[in-house]
Amino acid sequence: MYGAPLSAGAHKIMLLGSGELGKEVIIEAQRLGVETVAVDRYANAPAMQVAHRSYVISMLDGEALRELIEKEKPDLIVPEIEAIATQTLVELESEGYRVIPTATAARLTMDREGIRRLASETLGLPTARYAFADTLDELKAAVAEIGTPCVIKPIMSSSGKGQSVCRTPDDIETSWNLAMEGGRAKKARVIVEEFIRFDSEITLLTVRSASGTSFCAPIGHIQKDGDYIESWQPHFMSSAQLEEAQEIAAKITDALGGTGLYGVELFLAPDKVYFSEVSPRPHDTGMVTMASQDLSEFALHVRAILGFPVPTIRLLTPAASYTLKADRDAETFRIGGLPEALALPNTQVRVFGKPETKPGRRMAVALSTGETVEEARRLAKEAAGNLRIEYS
Ligand SMILES: Nc1ncnc2c1ncn2[C@@H]1O[C@H](COP(=O)(O)OP(=O)(O)OP(=O)(O)O)[C@@H](O)[C@H]1O
Ligand SMILES: NCC(=O)N[C@@H]1O[C@H](COP(=O)([O-])[O-])[C@@H](O)[C@H]1O
Ligand SMILES: [Mg+2]
Repeated sequence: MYGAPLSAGAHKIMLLGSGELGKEVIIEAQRLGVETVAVDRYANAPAMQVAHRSYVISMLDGEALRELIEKEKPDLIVPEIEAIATQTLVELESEGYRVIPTATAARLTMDREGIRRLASETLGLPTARYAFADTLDELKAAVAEIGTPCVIKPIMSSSGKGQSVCRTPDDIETSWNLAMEGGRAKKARVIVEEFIRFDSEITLLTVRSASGTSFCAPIGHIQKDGDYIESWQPHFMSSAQLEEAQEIAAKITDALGGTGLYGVELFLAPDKVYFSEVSPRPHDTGMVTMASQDLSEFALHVRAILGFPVPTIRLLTPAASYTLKADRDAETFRIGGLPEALALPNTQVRVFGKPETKPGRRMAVALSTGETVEEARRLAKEAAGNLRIEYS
């Protein structure tokens, strides 16, 4: 039982990270009468525009984070990005605060090393071969060990930032420099991964709730430069492959524990299913569920973290999402083409409301349904193609 938002008895969540995914989480939380506080490193972030209150702080600054949490005393702390002072969350959890899904899950998934070692070394899940490096010389040795082509990523980054494919030893220095520029933390550590020649890749949304563990239908997606462009649901898989994928997702989410929705990223190769990484929160490729399912990934996350049951998840129709990205830095711009995009059948658009554009920054997404996945993909792509950013 919750009191009214903004009253003394309100149930309060604090979102750490306030992008497009958090905006939908806040909307779903408000639908259940929850008070919402949004936090990010810049003002007017998407989720801040719909939350009851917001704060701008560096979430990598443990002291600032603690001060804010002690001031607001949220019932639930809900990480929305990786780049957070997770050690502070671990301490706050031991003092009685609740972190979603758990502070340890946030800490392990914050850096690629924590989650990769858990998946591969502790749980024995199949992953690409990997090595870590702290300096250019160590990177040269790591690439020699893994072989080329390989993928080099800062251990703390997301949406492909600082990631590159190293095709020959001549690329190593360029990859190192890209990783140093693109990483979110000050740590100069990178992971080198064997390049997996997969047939397709999926996100398996996995919900841990009062009803136990449930899976959404697999979401297929296409990534460019390490960031997602297009996703669709359902993705066709053989029943043996789906079983393997669900087994991996159950193992990793059981190990991470807590309640909430996880996005388990998997590569589907002819011989096996590889674990790639996992988000302990809604996933960008899962935005398609706003069109495809009765309960979107955001509604599922909110239900689960509030301790409510998730008895069923229904896939209502094939659907697809296609992103609109900016190509330059700008503070004044307009997003146009909505009349054309929305003239298409079975199509919706989400404009995130980010205050600035940056090269590659995701600004909006088109969502379409269809009789088939192919039809939905065609419509979503056409709708996103109609959207445009006019810079001035
Ligand atoms: N070892 C690999 N072999 C082949 N492709 C890879 C490999 N690692 C990553 N990729 C490709 O790059 C994409 C992004 O990689 P990854 O998910 O590790 O980055 P990310 O920055 O965490 O992205 P996000 O935060 O959007 O999930 C993958 O979805 C896949 O398409
Ligand atoms: N792949 C992770 C992902 O999609 N995260 C989403 O992007 C936002 C950051 O966007 P920005 O970099 O444009 O500020 C995050 O806040 C989250 O909503
Ligand atoms: Mg990923």
